[in-house]
Amino acid sequence: AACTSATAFPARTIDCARGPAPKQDRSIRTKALVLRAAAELFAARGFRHTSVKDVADRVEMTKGAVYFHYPSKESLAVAVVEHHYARWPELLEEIREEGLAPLDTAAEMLNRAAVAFRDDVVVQAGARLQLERPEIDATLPTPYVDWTELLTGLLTAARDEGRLREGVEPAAAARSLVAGFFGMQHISDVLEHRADIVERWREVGGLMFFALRA
Ligand SMILES: CCC[C@@H]1OCC(CO)=C1C(=O)O
Repeated sequence: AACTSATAFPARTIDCARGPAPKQDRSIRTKALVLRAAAELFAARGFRHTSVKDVADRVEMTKGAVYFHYPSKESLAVAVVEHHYARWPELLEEIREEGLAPLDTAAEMLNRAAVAFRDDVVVQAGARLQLERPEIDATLPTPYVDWTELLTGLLTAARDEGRLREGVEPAAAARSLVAGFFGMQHISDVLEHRADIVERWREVGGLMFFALRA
């Protein structure tokens, strides 16, 4: 019987008996493989020293096949950075299910972000590409602002519950957390390729949340 796949975008009618149209799903899978290969190369070598040919070779495709999915190296960089930022709302949804108090939700978000910066090559590549913005002729998402907004919301909720230290202003505290995390992950990356980022965040984040809690 024909039915509409609830997970596909754009929604399409597929024959549930036969399953999704293999061609489209193959294309989605190929696009994801190309993106991951680009992230691995951008994270390791940076934007300038990565070519579309390098990406194509890594997934054993022709340059033309890569260009079918991503028309330029810049569009690959934009996609990697967009996928970097897409991680955080997903993470917030996961953590919200734990029903933690707002300040603990904020702390857990950043603790899990530290793990993602250590383990997730798309997150690592997005961070490196943001540093290389001046060399990338494309409109990349503005860095830091989404985290600042997310943390401001959580710290405002904490203040309204009387769980934020007296006199702490939520937006200013959110900017401080973002600055602290950004600097910490950069130092860990430069000195240890982020191998010690979880321990370093335990130090920096531990002190900051000690200062923030009522
Ligand atoms: C959570 C701190 C901010 C975060 O750290 C690295 C980085 C990459 O640009 C970030 C961002 O743009 O939000």
